[in-house]
Amino acid sequence: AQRISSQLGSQKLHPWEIPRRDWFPPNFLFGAATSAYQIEGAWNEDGKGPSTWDHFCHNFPEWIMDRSNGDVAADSYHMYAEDVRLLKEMGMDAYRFSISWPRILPKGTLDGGINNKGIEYYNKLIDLLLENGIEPYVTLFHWDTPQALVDAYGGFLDERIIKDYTDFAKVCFKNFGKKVKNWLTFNEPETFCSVSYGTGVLAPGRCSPGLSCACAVPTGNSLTEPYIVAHNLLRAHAEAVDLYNKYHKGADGRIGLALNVFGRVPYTNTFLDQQAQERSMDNCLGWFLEPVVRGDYPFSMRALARHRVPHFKEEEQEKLVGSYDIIGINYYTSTFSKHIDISPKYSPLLNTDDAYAKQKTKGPDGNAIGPPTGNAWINMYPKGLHDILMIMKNKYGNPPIYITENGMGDIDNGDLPKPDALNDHTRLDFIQRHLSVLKQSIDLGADVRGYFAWTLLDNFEWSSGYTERFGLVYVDRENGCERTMKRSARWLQDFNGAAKTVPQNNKILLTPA
Ligand SMILES: OC[C@@H]1[C@@H](O)[C@H](O)[C@@H](O)c2nnnn21
Repeated sequence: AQRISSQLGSQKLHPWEIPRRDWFPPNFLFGAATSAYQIEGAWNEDGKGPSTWDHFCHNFPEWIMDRSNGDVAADSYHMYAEDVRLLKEMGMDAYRFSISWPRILPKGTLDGGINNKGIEYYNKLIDLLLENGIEPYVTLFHWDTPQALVDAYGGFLDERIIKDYTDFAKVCFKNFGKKVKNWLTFNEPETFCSVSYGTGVLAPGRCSPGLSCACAVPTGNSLTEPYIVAHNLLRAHAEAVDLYNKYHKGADGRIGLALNVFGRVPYTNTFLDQQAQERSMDNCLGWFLEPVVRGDYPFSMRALARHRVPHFKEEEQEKLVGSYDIIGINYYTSTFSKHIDISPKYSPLLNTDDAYAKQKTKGPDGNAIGPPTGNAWINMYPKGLHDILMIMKNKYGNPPIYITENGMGDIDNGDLPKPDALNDHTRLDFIQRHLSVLKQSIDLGADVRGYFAWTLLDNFEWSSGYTERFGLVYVDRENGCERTMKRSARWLQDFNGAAKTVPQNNKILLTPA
């Protein structure tokens, strides 16, 4: 793969390469994203029930890098007004956040009772956003399943979750649907299925017994449970969208889901690695996008995982097809995909192994696909975003897209001085290069309508705890979660404050340094 040197990130962009607000249409949305468990804290306050993440962190602290948890997180449950003020100060048009299911339904079910304090919290947040001219984009599920449903019937492993999720969605649509016009049913279903039930790194932390990587709850099955959970999740998505479209959408409501997409590049330009790249895209993006576009899983997935991939009923397929007005794309990085032959010598252990492709950060020349950025799995490769957007345009009908996450994490094992953290030049370079590629992709016809940086605030980074800072805003958890805008936030403030004249259709290309 041709990697132009300027993507190596070592070169800061030339002045004429730095994105300007007028590269994008006046109505293009710039925002920041967060999720409930990662920022709210108040884990058991005002009637909130425990989520699987409360349970996971409290019972398996050894599976979190710094043995931390989201009990306090960034304390946004109490400091949300500060968060809105910061969004306003940055000139953000929109804010993507998620609703904690067990804060609304502490027992997970409708007949378990609605927690009105939870409803009150989100109404206060939404009202304050709207008062400040900031559009709420709400994710219904960002991985924090009510623990009560896991205790009762295994959560997403059981199809009873479909009704309970749809009931939760109904409560949210009824209470917030007149003010919230943009909904995402699920955040990153692929990550949730593969990493919570495959490798078991995320709550509830299930995997097959005896896996070399091990996990907190080795009583699962990394080859079958991810597909079972995916099937229940997709049917829950379809039911919630059907409900929304029938009773809550009105004239201007929109709903969709946010998909994590790794860019995939053939390891070598041989046909075997090109096929490996396509199988890898099916295994990650196609797994959830094809069901909502055409009503079934990718052919390659069925061909390779066969009996482990469940079948939809016809009436389920009818609800699934076209069950989105918008698609969220969460893009961070790409890998090289290297072919693996089907042979007695190789047997998949994880659902992701069903792609028969090895995902590699380094190419055959030994060079990484892009420069490291800080945390382990993000090498900067902006071209991967372009490639994905062209696939969305040319293969999946060019749906309205929002980049619902894009960003990188600074490592902080308690040894990152605050001034260094505030001078987040790597994040600034990362964001600028991805905005530049976004501009190129839009000029080539991709229907992208907004960009949300991940993330507004330094927060609880799942199994990495607080050892990775992804925020535009620094959070000092040793000092009352005091918020301080970093360099990247200041740049976005200037960027957003600039004139929004009609964009020129010029090609802004990253010239090799
Ligand atoms: O790891 C950084 C972020 C997480 O903090 C988000 O919760 C998750 O949606 C995600 N997907 N890819 N990268 N991310």
